[in-house]
Amino acid sequence: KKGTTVALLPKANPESQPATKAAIWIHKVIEPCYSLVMTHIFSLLHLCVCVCPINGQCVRSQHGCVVRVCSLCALLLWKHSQYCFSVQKSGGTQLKLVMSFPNYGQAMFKPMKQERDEETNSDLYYFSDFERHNAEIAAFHLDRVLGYRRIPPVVGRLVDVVKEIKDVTTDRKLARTFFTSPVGNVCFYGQCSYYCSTEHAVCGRPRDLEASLAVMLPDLSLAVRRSWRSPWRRSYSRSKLAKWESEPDYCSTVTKTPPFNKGTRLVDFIDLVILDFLMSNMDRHHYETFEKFGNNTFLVHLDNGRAFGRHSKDEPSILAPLEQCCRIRRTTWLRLRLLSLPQYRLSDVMRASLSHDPLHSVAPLLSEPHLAALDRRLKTVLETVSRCQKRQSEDGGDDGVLYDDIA
Ligand SMILES: Nc1ncnc2c1ncn2[C@@H]1O[C@H](COP(=O)(O)OP(=O)(O)OP(=O)(O)O)[C@@H](O)[C@H]1O
Ligand SMILES: [Mn+2]
Repeated sequence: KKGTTVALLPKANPESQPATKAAIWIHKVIEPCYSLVMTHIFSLLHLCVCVCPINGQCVRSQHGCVVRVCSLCALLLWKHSQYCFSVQKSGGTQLKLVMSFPNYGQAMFKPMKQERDEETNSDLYYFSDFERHNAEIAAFHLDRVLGYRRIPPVVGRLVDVVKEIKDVTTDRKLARTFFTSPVGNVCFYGQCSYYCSTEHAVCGRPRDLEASLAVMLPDLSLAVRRSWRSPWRRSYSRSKLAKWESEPDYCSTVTKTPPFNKGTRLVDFIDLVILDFLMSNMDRHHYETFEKFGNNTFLVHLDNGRAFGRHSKDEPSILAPLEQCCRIRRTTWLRLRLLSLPQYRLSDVMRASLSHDPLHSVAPLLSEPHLAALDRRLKTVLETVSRCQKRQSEDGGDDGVLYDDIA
């Protein structure tokens, strides 16, 4: 930086006295000041790209981002607004925003698109289903109740779409999609590949909009995540069957293939399958892990917006991995059995847990039929495990169903 500074300043003429004086002056006064100014400009630029992820904690980035610097950055960015600013989240198929808060926190925002008691049209394929804000919230609670804790915290909020989005967004494309509906509600639709049009706009009442806010994981530049394709991924086609739907011995092929041939990957995946079956999420095409921990690590259960779409119907195919592999963690199995007892009934525990969410005061996050479906599906999971155990004991084998993670 110093070199650049010198090059930018006029060269002094050593023969002329005034020029020498000027050179000295430049050398002693201007240059250090200039360098200082430049250094500050550089650090300002740096600090504005530094990442301050969660809990107001500034994480040191490769560029040497420190707390002091980040506070300054925050000050610059939020000086004009006591609220947060939001931009559209790139990637994914439906509208979602990333909101930034004055305490450096960031959250992924998904708006309410469906009433709680509305059931997804059964003629709609899972891949064109809406994402539901209450599904994101309920999934977080369910994941916790099951003892997994693999979904980043999600909370419900009533958001003022004008004050907290339109007025403070730095995303011009998003701002351009705001309009007032014929009955005076403020609506917007953003830009995305599904449901981002005037016909599918999300609207406040007149400005208040229910939404889910999920804590953003640290930026990928700080904590790289790997996305893995699910071996039991659906075909995402209206006519084609996936391999797992037609190959009878599909599980043994999977368990011979890395990373499913070692460690806890299979039982981790089965945990996720059970979560998905309970909330009827058919859209688990991928799952993620933190790269740093290699293959021997937990799974991050992101993207649960298409869960809790239908309560009157269960989807047995979601349980195919459990059915085909007959393997489950002992701790998961014990937890499921506990949650089937009358005093710890899953629906009751979930109702109690969800009542702590701020949106509960607007309406319960899951309607009663959805809570009842949880109990019914839990019974199916336990019956599936029992069937596996019965089959194995008839075959004369040891109990290979339970993966012992207690000893
Ligand atoms: N809490 C989070 N923190 C950081 N990144 C996240 C978080 N939740 C989701 N993501 C990332 O954001 C991307 C899009 O989010 P999400 O999967 O919810 O959108 P989507 O529209 O459902 O995607 P798709 O339609 O492809 O299923 C995902 O690739 C995921 O890696
Ligand atoms: Mn999705």
